[in-house]
Amino acid sequence: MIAFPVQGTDAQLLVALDGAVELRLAQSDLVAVLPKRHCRWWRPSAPAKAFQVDAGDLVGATLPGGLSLRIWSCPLQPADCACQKRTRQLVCSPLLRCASDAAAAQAVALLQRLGSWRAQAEPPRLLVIINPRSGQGRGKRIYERQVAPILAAAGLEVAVADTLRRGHAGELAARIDLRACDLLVLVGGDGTVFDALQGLLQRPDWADAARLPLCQVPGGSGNALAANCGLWSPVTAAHAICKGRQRVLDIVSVLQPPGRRYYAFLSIVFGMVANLDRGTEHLRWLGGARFTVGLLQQILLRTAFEARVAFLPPGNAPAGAPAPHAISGADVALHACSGLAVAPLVAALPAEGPGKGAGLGCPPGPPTPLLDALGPVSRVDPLDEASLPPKWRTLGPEKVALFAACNLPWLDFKFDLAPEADFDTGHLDLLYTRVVTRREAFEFSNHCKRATHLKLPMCGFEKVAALVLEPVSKGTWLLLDGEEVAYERIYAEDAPAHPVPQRLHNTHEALAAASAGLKRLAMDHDEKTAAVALLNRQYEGKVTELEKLANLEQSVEALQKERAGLAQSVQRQREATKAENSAEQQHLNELRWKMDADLAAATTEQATAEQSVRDLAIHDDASTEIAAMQAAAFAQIQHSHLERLKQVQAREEHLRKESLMLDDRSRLLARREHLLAVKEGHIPAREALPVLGDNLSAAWEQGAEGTLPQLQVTINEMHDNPNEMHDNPLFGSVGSGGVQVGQQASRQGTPTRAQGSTSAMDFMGSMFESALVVARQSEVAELEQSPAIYAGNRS
Ligand SMILES: Nc1ncnc2c1ncn2[C@@H]1O[C@H](COP(=O)(O)OP(=O)(O)OP(=O)(O)O)[C@@H](O)[C@H]1O
Repeated sequence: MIAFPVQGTDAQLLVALDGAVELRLAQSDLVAVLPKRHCRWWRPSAPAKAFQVDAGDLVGATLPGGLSLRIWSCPLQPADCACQKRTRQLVCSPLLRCASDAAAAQAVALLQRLGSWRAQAEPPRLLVIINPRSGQGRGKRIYERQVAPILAAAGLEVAVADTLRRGHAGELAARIDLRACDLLVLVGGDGTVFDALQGLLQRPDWADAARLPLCQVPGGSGNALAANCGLWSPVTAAHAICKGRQRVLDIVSVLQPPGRRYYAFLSIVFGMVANLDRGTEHLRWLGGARFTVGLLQQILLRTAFEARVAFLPPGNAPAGAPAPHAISGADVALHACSGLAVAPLVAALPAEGPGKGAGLGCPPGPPTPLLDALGPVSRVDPLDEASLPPKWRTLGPEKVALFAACNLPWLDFKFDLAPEADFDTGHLDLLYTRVVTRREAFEFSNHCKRATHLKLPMCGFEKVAALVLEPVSKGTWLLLDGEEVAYERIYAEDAPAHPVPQRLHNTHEALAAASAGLKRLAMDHDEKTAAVALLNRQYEGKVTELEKLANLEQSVEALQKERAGLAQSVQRQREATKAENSAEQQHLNELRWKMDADLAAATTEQATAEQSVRDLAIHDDASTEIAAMQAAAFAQIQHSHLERLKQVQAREEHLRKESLMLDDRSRLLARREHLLAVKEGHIPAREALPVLGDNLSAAWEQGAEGTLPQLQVTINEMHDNPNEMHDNPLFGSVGSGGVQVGQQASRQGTPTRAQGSTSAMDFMGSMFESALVVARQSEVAELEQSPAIYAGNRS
């Protein structure tokens, strides 16, 4: 990609080698990108408003004011149906604001170069001839409104001339400076083209003039050349002019001896077709519709016309005649697919020697070898094959309704009369019909719309390289390209076209070639750069390898040393391992021997154990008897043990009882000792009271009435210390005992001190004394009854 920085701004234009263009217009909010296939620009602030233009539609750019740039394109209009002829419409972009004048100029130049056929540095120069009388007289307005803006946007250099009279276009063409004109544009009908063609090919330098490309902008009634080029509208034609695509076109040399010579690009018609064209001149205001009216008129009239016709089929050209130029596949594809970007190139045979045709007494011009072969005019009779050279044929005196020898298929935008004709076939398509009924005529007309009329039986069809036509009937015209010529015999020969001249090569092809060259250069450069880079890499790789080799050598030495050390180490290890192995082997042998001995011992032991097992099995019955005996002994022992246990338990019971008896005796002994202590006065009366209290009841129960007086003594002593009596908590029980003693004494009439006492205390004291006495006596009696025990305790 080549970048063209724009001065003073950050805008830049980028042109890719393959024709892609990226246009960045900085400082504005617009960016335009033109890749190879299409041009696109948008506003980042409003991305929804995006525009896109196909590179094939782009025609150029203009600077309407200041730094504002406008891009022009001619996109194809969508077709409502497949049969609709698609035209182009002029579309311009929004204003794109450039950062500077330089950026604007550069952008415009870039876009114009991309959009038009401006392969060369200098802009193409155009001569535009406008016929103001063509069609409905709108040629001038068509050019100014629809064509001029596009040519201006494409940056083409244009010179404009209007025709002033009939044949004026030819006069202008005859004066064209071929070195100052790159393209002849004819705004008008086929008559204008015919006029210009005559002017070009009647020039002395007709050979150079024949190489001047021309383009018809449809401004007339029929516009057959534009129709055959697919230029269905003035804008479409203007777009084709900008793109500059060309095709070569056969030119028919038409001789009318003596002295007249014409050049036709379209057709030679006679009869019905001539009448519907020429006979509707008064309907010119209808435009192309006048031909429809004329056709209806001719069908209704059913006029028959007589003519004498001789022709030479193609392929029978004499030796030495140039072969027809073959149609290239690209051209066919272009014509068939787009059909909209074709501008014809008028080419003729090269100017070798003086122009032929002189033999027929006509002005010099492109050679006509087939006609020259006819010989003197006086000898030729179109109805007499004998007067004609070999291979010439005649059509006979048959009357025909339609007669047309067509060099191109379309006679106007609607009438495809010769569907098999083409630009550079080197022959004419001759069609003729016998006189038909009106119904057949309508049928023929309908078939013509579908281009299937050639199959109709009424239609005769021949391909002719040369033709002699001698009109016989009156009431019709002889027309060349719709222009009337003298109603006389004509000699016509299709002059095969030559390839496109080198100086007028197609711009796109030139661009493509240049791009391809640049690409090749870039590729070469890239390849060389890649090769250098590869060499550098290889060199670096070699250096690296050398360094690696050096390192490897050092490594090898170190490795060898290490290897030697390792070998010694391995040897030592091997010897050590060998010694270890022998020791280990010795150890293993010992182990094995030991294991063998152990095994033998284990075997012996096992045999012994087996023998023991066998012995044990033998003594098993004796063991059972022993166990029974042991069980019996155990039962006996258990029985004796139980007996012993019973004895022990009885002894324990006896001992427990003895212990209880000892406890009782101890208690009795303690009580006796206490009583003795009390009696002997070692213990105060009040400390003896608890014991006395316990004994009072027992004494009373024994009924020892004799002790009452002694008890009375004690109570009297206690009476002397009444405070102690009242403080003693056992006084109550003593008292109750005393009460019972007193009550019993009272009942028995025993005189007690209590009888004389008036207080209860006195009475109870008396009772207590009595009880104490009784208890003492009881004790004494007890002592006397068990002298052994007391004696034992005392001892
Ligand atoms: N200024 C003019 N005044 C009168 N006639 C002119 C003038 N310029 C050209 N002519 C003639 O006008 C005739 C008609 O022109 P042209 O053929 O271009 O238009 P057309 O007949 O409407 O279209 P078509 O031939 O395609 O049907 C031509 O014969 C031409 O010579």
